[in-house]
Amino acid sequence: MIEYRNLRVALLGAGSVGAQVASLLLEHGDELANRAGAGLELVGVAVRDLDAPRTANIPRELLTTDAESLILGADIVIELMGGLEPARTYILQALTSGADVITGNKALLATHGPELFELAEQVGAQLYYEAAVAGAIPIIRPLRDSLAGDRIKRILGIVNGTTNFILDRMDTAGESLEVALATATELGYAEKSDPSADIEGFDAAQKTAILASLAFHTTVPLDAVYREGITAITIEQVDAARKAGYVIKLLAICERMTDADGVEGVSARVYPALVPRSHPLAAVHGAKNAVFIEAEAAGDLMFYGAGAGGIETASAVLGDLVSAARRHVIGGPGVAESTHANLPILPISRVITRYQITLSVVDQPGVLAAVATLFSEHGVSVETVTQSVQAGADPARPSATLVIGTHEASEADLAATVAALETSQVVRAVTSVLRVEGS
Ligand SMILES: NC(=O)C1=CN([C@@H]2O[C@H](COP(=O)(O)OP(=O)(O)OC[C@H]3O[C@@H](n4cnc5c(N)ncnc54)[C@H](O)[C@@H]3O)[C@@H](O)[C@H]2O)C=CC1
Ligand SMILES: N[C@@H](CC=O)C(=O)O
Ligand code: NA
Repeated sequence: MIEYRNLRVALLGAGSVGAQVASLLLEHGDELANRAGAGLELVGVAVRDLDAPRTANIPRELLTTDAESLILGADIVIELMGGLEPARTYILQALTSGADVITGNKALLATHGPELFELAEQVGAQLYYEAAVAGAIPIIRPLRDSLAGDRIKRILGIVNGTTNFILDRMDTAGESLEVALATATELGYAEKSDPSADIEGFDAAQKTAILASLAFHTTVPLDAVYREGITAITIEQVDAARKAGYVIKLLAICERMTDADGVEGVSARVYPALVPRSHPLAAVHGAKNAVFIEAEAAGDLMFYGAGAGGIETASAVLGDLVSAARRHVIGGPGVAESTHANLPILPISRVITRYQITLSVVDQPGVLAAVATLFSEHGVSVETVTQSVQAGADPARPSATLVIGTHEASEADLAATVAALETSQVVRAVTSVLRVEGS
């Protein structure tokens, strides 16, 4: 048995992920010590309630409600409490005391990341956060290290398990959003305190801010991420998408792009979009996550796996723990986050993509031409038109459904086109507007 120097590890929070981290660390400690080249001694677990039930057994003598004393005596602090405060204060205290910090807290990183990374750099400590995006899937380290020599063009990610589960159930089982959300909550995918974090796209937006900052070496603040959730998606849209060869996915999109005025910048956005069934992301079912990266030299890469779950996410945390311990053994300063590129963040109105618009129109001669004119007047080029005629209740006022696919157009031009369609005499209703991504 090799004798290693012991590193003191403090764990803050013993919920779904924290309890599994404690249990795996206690069970596999010797194995991890051999990999890290240092002993990993769990010196304490800060909890709110010493007697609360947990998903894994943690020896009672390790539990404490005094997080601050625990932090002060640690070489490595693992924060798995979630929320902004006191997590932010505890991480600042840990870094100030010289400890490396590991966290899965995407809300905190997306909101206060620059402050935390700046302090880590000042004191020569390291902040690890593999669990914060796409749970168990290695994505932070590949972007930060493996792809550091490449240029990322675009990331399309399914980074929220709850919404992917819901959209998948709507598509494959015809369930309503409400029924599928209840199952996702029961299965423990949805955020316990507030499922709107999932279905309104807040969780995905936090992860998008983190991914875009890393991919484009630029600080992308959370409020610069455009966000739409899935609450307006109807079963009719899901069915129509299937018939047209698409599937609707809530996508996290990080893109380096040049807008119509030639301004080069970064777009970070979250919305439900039509993805062709032939795209690898269309095959991501249930609560699974996947991150599809288009890089200049490496080409297309896809990272797939469990984006949520206690033990799955604990795997990412323990990977960070081994990395942190190795750095303690080897020594040297922490690596700073690279934000040197300092690119402007483009607003949603500057984004250029493709769209599919569904209209209910009056079925009479000249309607198609009138609709096509509205598109061209606003600079949006039509690629495909599909028409179907409905019998309707009133034979004197027949209706038709037009599904119009566009070439690439800017959000601003598309919005102006939709506004014009909504007031047109020949259009009864604009029933669906969806972006098309991944083709
Ligand atoms: N559960 C998942 O699948 C994933 C979670 N994460 C992130 O990991 C972190 C932890 O998530 P979960 O374990 O799911 O949350 P959880 O809600 O199950 O656990 C958090 C625990 O921290 C405790 N806690 C809160 N404030 C505390 C305080 N001041 N002092 C001591 N204990 C405190 C709570 O009592 C609770 O037991 C969050 O930041 C979450 O966003 C990231 C990826 C996936
Ligand atoms: N609620 C989140 C959990 C992981 O981050 C999700 O559904 O993906
Ligand atoms: Na991850």
